[in-house]
Amino acid sequence: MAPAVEVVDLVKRYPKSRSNAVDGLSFEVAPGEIFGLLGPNGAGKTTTVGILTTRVLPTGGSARVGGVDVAADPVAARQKVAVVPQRVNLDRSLNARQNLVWHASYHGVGRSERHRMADELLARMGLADKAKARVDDLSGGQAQRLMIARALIHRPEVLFLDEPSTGLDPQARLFVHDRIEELRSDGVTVVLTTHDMDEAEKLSDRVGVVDHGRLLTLDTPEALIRSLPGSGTVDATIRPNGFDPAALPRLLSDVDGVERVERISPEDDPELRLRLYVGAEPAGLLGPVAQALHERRITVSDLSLGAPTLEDVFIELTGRELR
Ligand SMILES: Nc1ncnc2c1ncn2[C@@H]1O[C@H](COP(=O)(O)OP(=O)(O)OP(=O)(O)O)[C@@H](O)[C@H]1O
Repeated sequence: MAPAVEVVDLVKRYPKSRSNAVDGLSFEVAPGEIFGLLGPNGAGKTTTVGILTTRVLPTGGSARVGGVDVAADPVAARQKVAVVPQRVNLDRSLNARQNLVWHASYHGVGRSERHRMADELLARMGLADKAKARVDDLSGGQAQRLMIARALIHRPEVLFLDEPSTGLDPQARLFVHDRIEELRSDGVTVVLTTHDMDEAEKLSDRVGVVDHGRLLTLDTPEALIRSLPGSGTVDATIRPNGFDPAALPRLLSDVDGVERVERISPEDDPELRLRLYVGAEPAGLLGPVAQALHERRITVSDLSLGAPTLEDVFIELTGRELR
């Protein structure tokens, strides 16, 4: 089966810009897959999604959705995709249900089908009692759910979701996650851009991490986490008591089984939090780590075990520097 999304050597340079926003990006998304597109601010995610949804013209390379080249045949491509943007862009002159029906009609969905689909999607998104509500009277979570319903009404092959749970309360977030997971069984391909690593780890079959318009890595969240040096982590919160903080990573790396040490507290924080990536069973290292610190009269206020997460992978690949 052809990939649902196929990006080959994609390049985008905005006019007057000195560098490429997308710089030779290639990846594929399989039909029915939930794909997480991750990257720091300015990495080129929105530009890539913009190209795939025909809103941005590529400078070079190719991009296909559902087998259709987005630059060569944007009209056909638009029938294949739907976008749920981060900001509410519902039509405020229409009520909730009319927003769905109007969108379906724009995409050529037949009259009875669009009314049937509107009711079905309102129910599925927990909005059956909001059919006649004005857009301005919907909560942020309800508006978000209505935008997902609107995106699905013309039965797109690929759904692009931009930060789907930003600003949602925990219940709404779980609800939206459940609906996204349901799409997998409906065979809808989902491309999810998010800065929420828990969300990406939970929902994505595979994630691609981009930075500076290039793909840094692409794999399942589990494989990426496994690829981190060390199989677990030990977090240590300490007060150096005069011991040179710069010498701490070295001191702790010398403990048998510690593979890498990273400072996770900000530079100006008097309390130091260090994350130790360990190859051995992390629990077995608590004693030796505490001992090494104690011998240098370093106060330990907390020592805890943790498993690495997708966030650790992300930080390892893209660094801690603010963009
Ligand atoms: N319309 C535009 N004109 C000029 N430069 C742009 C335009 N849109 C984006 N850029 C630049 O292209 C680069 C990639 O931006 P893009 O918005 O694609 O990144 P992003 O990964 O989506 O970031 P974020 O996570 O902040 O949404 C950035 O350097 C940005 O400043």
